[in-house]
Amino acid sequence: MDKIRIVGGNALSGVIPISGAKNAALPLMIASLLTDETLTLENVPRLRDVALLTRILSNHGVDYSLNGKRAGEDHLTGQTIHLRASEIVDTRAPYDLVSQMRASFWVIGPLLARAHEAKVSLPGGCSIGTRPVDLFLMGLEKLGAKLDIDRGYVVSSAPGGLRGAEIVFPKVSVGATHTLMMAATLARGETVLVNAAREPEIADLAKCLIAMGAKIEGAGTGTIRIEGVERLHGATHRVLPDRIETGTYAMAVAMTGGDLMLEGTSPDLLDNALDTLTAAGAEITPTNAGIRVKRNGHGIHPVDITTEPFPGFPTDLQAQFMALMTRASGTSRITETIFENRFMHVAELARLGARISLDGQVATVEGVDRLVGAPVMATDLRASVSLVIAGLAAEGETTVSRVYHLDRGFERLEEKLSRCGAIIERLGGEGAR
Ligand SMILES: CC(=O)N[C@H]1[C@@H](OP(=O)(O)OP(=O)(O)OC[C@H]2O[C@@H](n3ccc(=O)[nH]c3=O)[C@H](O)[C@@H]2O)O[C@H](CO)[C@@H](O)[C@@H]1O
Ligand SMILES: C=C(OP(=O)(O)O)C(=O)O
Repeated sequence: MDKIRIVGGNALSGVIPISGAKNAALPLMIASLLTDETLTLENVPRLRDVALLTRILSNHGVDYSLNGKRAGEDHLTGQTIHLRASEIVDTRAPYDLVSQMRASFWVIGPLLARAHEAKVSLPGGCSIGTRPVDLFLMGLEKLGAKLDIDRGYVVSSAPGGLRGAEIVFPKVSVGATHTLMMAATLARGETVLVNAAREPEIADLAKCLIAMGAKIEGAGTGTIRIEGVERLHGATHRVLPDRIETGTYAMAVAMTGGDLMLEGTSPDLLDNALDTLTAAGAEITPTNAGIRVKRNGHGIHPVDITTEPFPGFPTDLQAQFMALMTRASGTSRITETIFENRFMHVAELARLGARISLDGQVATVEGVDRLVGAPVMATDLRASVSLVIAGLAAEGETTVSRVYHLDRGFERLEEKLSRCGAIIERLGGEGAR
């Protein structure tokens, strides 16, 4: 199994091209199930989750092809994928595939909308929390689907097709918003999603669905209105930049010191997190090319954060921010409100010398003068990258095992960082044991 070896202590300096967003690419690829014409997605990151989703979609009958980069584009990011579901050949999504990636459950919306039936394995719990699907089921029932849970599968049908309805979410859910928005595009009549998620990836999916002929208003706000249409057609869409990757590299340079240009991304995708980083002592300058992040000379200030749905501080940056706070000149409190078990990096950061205490959903981080490299283990996607960030700032060698978690969501991480002065390499085979 691969490991990542880091020798810490170098400041980061240079340009990092930001990839297309994993959390937009996945629902966008799933949207290909809604039409028999070709959906072309540009700037799709090369990630394990994307590869897995192509397998899941081909099971349903989606033919796909990958194009290389256009001349002149940086080879560190993106690919173009053409997806065509001329016919839905299988409406089942089996356990062995859905259990590997939660977002694959979202196929239930488009399958019900287009094929009027779906049998999709429950995604189950995962390391960051229990993650139930009650909001999806409530919404699909409102759209007229009949649902049954049978031996771990959600068995659903809507023989006469879905029909529009008002769906009020008692809690904000990104996945339920994506799924019901997709389902509603082909339902009869109007659907209104109230207390919808406002993440930029929702607006990006809506933009693509509109290009495919859907009638959607309000995506990116708490109320989304969808007027169902008879059919959708093909389109070409470019995946928006990954705000979590952007925030991760911004925190890395805030941690190591130095000067990074995060190319091709935009500050509006992350304003709360950037304000927090500024408060922590980073200098942030939006430019035409992207976002420049610097920290030279002065130390890292402690800042308290609470994770919240967009536009609040994202849970997907909580672990990385905690890594940064381990070196702050004082004590900070980090409150996780989205997932009940998203603190597994705490024990691993402690191996590097971090001082963190946990009380329920609150971590108290007492900044230390130095971290010292050690072997650590990745436990989930964002926890893994928090260990990389800490390793970059630690003295000596850190090895991160179980890096397959990282490959779910960070495109060519070692290449991007080593181009900017980090000593980081992947050890495979013998070296990784
Ligand atoms: C692929 C993708 O885009 N993943 C993101 C998505 O995950 P995901 O869409 O799974 O996260 P949700 O927004 O649905 O989850 C938010 C909260 O709602 C709860 N919930 C959700 C659905 C439901 O039916 N019932 C229920 O109780 C969850 O357990 C969690 O506590 O948004 C999360 C929150 O920003 C991010 O951390 C993930 O990176
Ligand atoms: C939690 C994440 O992804 P997923 O919802 O696919 O588990 C993430 O991207 O940080």
